[in-house]
Amino acid sequence: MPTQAYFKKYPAFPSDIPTAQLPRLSLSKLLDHEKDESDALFKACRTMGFFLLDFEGCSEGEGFLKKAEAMFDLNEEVSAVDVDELLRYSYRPPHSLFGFKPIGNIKIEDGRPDRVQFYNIGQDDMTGTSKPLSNPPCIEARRPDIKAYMEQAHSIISLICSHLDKQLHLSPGTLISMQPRNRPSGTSLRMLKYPPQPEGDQRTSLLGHTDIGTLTILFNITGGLQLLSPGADPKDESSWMYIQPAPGCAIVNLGDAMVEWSAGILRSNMHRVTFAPGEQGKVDRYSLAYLVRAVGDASMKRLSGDGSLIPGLSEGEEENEMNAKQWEVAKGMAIMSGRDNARSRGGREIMVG
Ligand SMILES: O=C(O)CCC(=O)C(=O)O
Ligand SMILES: [Fe+2]
Repeated sequence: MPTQAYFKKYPAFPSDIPTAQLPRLSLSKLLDHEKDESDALFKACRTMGFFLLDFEGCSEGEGFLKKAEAMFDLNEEVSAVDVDELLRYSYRPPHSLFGFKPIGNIKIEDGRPDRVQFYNIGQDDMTGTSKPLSNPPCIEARRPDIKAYMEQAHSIISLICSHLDKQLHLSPGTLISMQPRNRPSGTSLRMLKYPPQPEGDQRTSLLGHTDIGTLTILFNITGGLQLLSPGADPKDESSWMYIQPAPGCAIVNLGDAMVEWSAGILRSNMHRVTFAPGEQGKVDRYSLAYLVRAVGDASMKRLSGDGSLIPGLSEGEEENEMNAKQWEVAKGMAIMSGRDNARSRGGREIMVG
């Protein structure tokens, strides 16, 4: 996550627990369009659907880390606001994706209440794509900084998409054209807070899930985020591996929309948040997720044809005729009613020739 200075504010991640080893890609090499880095990015997006993105070593990256730190400071301010006050700005999915979610209103695997609160700040709200929403004064006061963060985060998403277009043999600009920054979407900057859990009563804080959108840029300082090993059963506790946050890096992951558009070549992996390991479990945990959603009227059809590596429909497969907004609402309702059991998706082999 941000810089060493922010890591120093918290106890260290224990050195003796197993962690998921994620590929570490460099923003600077991706900006330079280095072929090996681009190939490594594609591999990570097909196998784990998760990678670390290292922002150190170039001015764009260092600038983004500074902006991320300002967003962490804002997260602390938002979390300090009285819950009764935050409840005036309630998050009501699947129709309204912006605002505050208090602790305990979503169930975890075993039916008990979750242990996370968050506030979703809408991109359209900050950039003027929609009418301004009302937010707590500490957010209102920082509109220019939040907008600047979103603009740079979106340009990083655009860079990742340009590599994926090339790797999938899509025309340049295809993937980002379905998630532009200046047309209405459910894209948000989510500020999450997880209070320490009582000893002897620890549980999953945020239920295992895949992200519904396209791509997520996630900053963590303390541990707690876990990935399900590819192919494993979510009920098998030993298949969940901690990710160790790394200074200077964000965790990037793909959501289900990328799997849909690529007919399963790209991968969205199950993840969850549990209590932070060791001494880190005794302090508040903050994280920051830029969750990109497709523009509401984007088609969810697979991007096959015109020489792309994405296969057309085979027997028994059906075209997704919904637009992104309809698809997200249908998915959200299926998840909430238990009709869509969360599972990792994608990772289909590429057939050449
Ligand atoms: O807090 C985290 O580290 C992860 C949050 C997450 O997965 C999400 O908001 O979708
Ligand atoms: Fe997530």
